[in-house]
Amino acid sequence: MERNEFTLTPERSIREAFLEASSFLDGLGIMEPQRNAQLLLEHVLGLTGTAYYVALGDAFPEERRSDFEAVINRKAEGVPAQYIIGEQEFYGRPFEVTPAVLIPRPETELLVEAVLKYGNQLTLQPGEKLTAVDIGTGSGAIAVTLALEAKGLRMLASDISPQALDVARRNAARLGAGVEFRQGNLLEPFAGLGPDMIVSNPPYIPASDIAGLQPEVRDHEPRTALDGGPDGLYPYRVMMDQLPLLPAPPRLIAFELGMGQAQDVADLLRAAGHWDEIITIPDLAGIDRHVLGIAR
Ligand SMILES: C[S@@+](CC[C@H](N)C(=O)[O-])C[C@H]1O[C@@H](n2cnc3c(N)ncnc32)[C@H](O)[C@@H]1O
Repeated sequence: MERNEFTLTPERSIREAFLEASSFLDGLGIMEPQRNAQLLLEHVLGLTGTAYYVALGDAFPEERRSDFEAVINRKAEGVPAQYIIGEQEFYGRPFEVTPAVLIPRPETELLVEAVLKYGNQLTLQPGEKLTAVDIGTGSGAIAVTLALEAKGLRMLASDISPQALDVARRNAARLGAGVEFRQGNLLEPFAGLGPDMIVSNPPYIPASDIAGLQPEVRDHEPRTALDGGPDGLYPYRVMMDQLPLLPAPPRLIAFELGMGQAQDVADLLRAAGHWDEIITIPDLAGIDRHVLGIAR
């Protein structure tokens, strides 16, 4: 069935434009229609924060009409607003996102916090500089944030996808973060390096669950960022198997994972036998989301 296109009624106020767009998206069953309509309206009008609310009673500018209609029609196709706008905030900083990268999620900020906290507890020899690697960096959100938050850290990051690495490189340059990027399969690009810390939010959705994901995720975010093999644990197993590529195992390893995977990932870390302490950290919804291995 043909879907109606969104067309804004002439001579509307900004508030009326918001109401028309959100009810159009709502009628199509788009999730969070009001939040999406506001985000896209702010983007098209170049308004942020209180400026948007102050402008609500103003006339909708005619010269922005076709841009607004176009973004609402893209949203109506289920495209995540972050890809339409081209940006997602992470740890208080704006990251460019394209359909080549996963949209960074708020729970991943907790992974960064955990790495900063436990990384700070690692003992350093005088003059020693810690080295960290972020495996499967996507937009570069984790690596760029760690590089900016932990002064003196040597930060490297990898991805299998050259297109994702292009986005990550642009984010590092734009935000002034010193990150060395390498392309390749999980730990392979770091053979011989010997990092003190490994952090990774790898693809962890079991392949057979992908069809049941929300369409916004399933149809628009990159499959390479989602598919973790038959049980979702494939990348963690491969990383454990690849540890002998490094001169020594890292003193801190920190993984993000999916719902119900914490026990299995903790067991994988325990079986590797390199870390005295295995810590599981829940996200804000109470789901065990991060597993860390620490060698004291
Ligand atoms: C879940 S996304 C995480 C992206 C980013 N680190 C974040 O937290 O927003 C997983 C990333 O791993 C990358 N990836 C998938 N398989 C990989 C592999 N075998 N080696 C390296 N990176 C891989 C994907 O391209 C994707 O960018």
